[in-house]
Amino acid sequence: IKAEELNSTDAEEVKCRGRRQSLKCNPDAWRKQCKELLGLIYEREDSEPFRQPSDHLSYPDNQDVIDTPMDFSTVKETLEAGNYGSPLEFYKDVRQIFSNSKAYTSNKKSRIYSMTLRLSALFESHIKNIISEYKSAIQSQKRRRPRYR
Ligand SMILES: COCCNC(=O)N1CCN(C(=O)c2ccc(C)o2)CC1
Repeated sequence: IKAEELNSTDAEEVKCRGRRQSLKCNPDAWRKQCKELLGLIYEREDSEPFRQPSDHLSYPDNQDVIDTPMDFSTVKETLEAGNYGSPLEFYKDVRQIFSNSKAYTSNKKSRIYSMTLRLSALFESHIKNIISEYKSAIQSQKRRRPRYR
C-alpha cells in the first residue's frame, strides 16, 4: 500500500507507531508534563499557602465556605500515585484550589487571593498545551470506528 493511499487517521497512526513515542504521540506524556508544571508552581513563593490543606483553626469559617478542600500536596500525591486518569482530572483539582481561595476571600484585594491569581495565570499558560497534546495523542491512537446505521 502506498502512503498516499492511507486516510488521515491511518496515516497519523502509522506515523505514531513508526516513530519512537515522541511527546506528540505518547498518550502518557502528560503525567511527566504535569509533574514538571507542579514543580514550577512549588518554586513560586505564591504557592506557599496552598501546599498544605488550609488549617481550619486559623481560618474557622473555611469549613462551611469550602465544600471541596484541595491543596497542592494532595494533587502531587494523587499524580504520583497514578490516580489521575487524564490531565483533565489534574486540571479540575488544581482549579479547585484557586476557586476555594476565591470563595473564601471576602475582598478581591486580599493578599492570599492575589497569590492565586498569579499562580493560576502561570498554571493556565502551561496546562493548555498539555491538554491539547494529550487530546491529539489519543485522537491518533483511536481507530476509526465503523459507523453502524
Ligand atoms: C501556610 O499555609 C497554611 C495552609 N493554608 C491556609 O491556611 N490558607 C490557604 C487557603 N486560604 C485562602 O485561600 C484564603 C483566601 C483569603 C484568605 C484570608 O485565606 C486560607 C488560608
